[in-house]
Amino acid sequence: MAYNLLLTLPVVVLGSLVSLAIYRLYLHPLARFPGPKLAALTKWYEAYYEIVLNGKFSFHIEDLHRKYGPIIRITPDEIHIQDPPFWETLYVKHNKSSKYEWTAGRFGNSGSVFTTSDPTLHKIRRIPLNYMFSRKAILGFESAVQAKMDIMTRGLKRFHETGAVCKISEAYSAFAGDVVTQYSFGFDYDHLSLEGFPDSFHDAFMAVSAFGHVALQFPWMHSLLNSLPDSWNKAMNPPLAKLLDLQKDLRAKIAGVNKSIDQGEKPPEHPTIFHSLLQSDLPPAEKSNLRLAEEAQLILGAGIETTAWALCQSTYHILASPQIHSKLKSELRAAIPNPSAPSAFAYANLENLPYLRGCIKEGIRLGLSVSARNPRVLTDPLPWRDYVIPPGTPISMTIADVHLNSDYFPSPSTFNPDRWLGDSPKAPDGSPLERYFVAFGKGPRSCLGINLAWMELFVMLGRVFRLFELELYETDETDVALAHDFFLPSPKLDSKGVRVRVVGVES
Ligand code: HEM
Repeated sequence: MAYNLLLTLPVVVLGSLVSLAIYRLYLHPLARFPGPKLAALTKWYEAYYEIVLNGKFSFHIEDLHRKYGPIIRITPDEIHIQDPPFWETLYVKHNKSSKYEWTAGRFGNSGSVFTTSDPTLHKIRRIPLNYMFSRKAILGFESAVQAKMDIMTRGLKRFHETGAVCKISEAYSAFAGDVVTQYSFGFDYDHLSLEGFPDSFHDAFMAVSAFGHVALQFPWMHSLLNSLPDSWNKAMNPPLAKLLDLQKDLRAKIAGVNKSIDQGEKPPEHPTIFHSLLQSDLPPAEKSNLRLAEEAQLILGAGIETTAWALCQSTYHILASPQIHSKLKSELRAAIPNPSAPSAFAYANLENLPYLRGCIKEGIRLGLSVSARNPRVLTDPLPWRDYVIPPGTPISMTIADVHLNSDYFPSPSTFNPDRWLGDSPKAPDGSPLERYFVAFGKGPRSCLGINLAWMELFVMLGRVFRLFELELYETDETDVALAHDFFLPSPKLDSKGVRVRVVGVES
């Protein structure tokens, strides 16, 4: 009996694998879509590029498009399209699409708005956050952002006095982290005040981001890690220590807000996201401590490195081009003749400066914001040229394919703020260039924090480039060029960040 089983089992397993292979290659609804056979056969194809080669599948997808054309099957059940004008169709016109459920476990916070697959549930979860991140609400927070900028200014002045090298990329992460934690939770870790900008959430979020490739292929990973004592996780992955401490602080904050609401206390003038969520019409299950903590972690993860990376891009490219640097300086000096005047660096003064805006947009464009593809699943068939993509298929596009396409952004790798000048800059196809600026996504799932991000970018770059003379220090293009797609873009792994010397302070 046991002997029979031993013989039968391998035959059954082999038979199932062969049947699955035949199904995926010849009978699957995506069988006629172009692409490599190995990608159609197994998800291990993707896993090899992401896990073994460390975040290289996006690069490989580009190679596949060059070989097979603009529509390809990249996994047994996913289609990837390279066609910038189609961005609006996929993300805006089909605005009731779902997110690909499989991607929800990437960061271990599947209850957040970003990872919610179902569009109805997403809407329910997002409504209570929308007002808090509206332009009006963000403008009301400007004084707190400016107070952080005062700290940044003092820090850079100290670098000028000492002549030491400043890792400004770390300062940007500290700034973005302090701002978004203060705004969302009513406290922050004041990383920016630490002498020499030594610390931020940068390493922690990049570690979570890189780990996402493993978690996608092995969805039980996060549950396993969560079941281990914190001390083990800290020992296995030291950058995560900060996140574990943050989670503890967030749980305490949620408990405190819950208690204050139960006791009928008046909410603070600036509510936290926990006040917004707990006092909303969300059903009780949506207000659980776990879901609130997952939402909180998402907001930090989404708000820190995206903003810091865009700041790094602009800073590097401005400093690498004497012509752009001097044009920006001239605009800032003309607009702010007296930088010591009260409100000299008010957001309202900075956000209408066209050249500064161009520098910021080019930084965001070249930074690619999210380097991973962004899949959607439709309930109806989706026509694309001669193809009809069956309902239920995850269909993805990638920001890099739009931002780095020379048909829409001529000389796409060049940092060229001039391309954004004029009343309504146009792409070569005659459409507004804005149509192809997809850094914040488009449609109902687009970036919640866009208003906060704009404010941070303008007040940081406006003040830094008006007040300080900076020079790059042992930093080149490879420190800001995409080398690994960890969902968040990463430069080469041995990059020391964007470093500068503060060679002058203007008044
Ligand atoms: C330059 C800075 C930023 C860039 C380029 C950026 C970009 C993006 C992108 C591409 C998405 C995904 C859109 C999609 O799935 O279609 C997104 C979503 C999101 N972003 Fe941002 N972001 C930035 C800053 C921020 C900030 C400061 C916050 C802070 C609150 C934030 C919070 C979020 C949230 C919560 C989502 C998920 C929205 C949802 O799924 O409903 N982002 N962002």
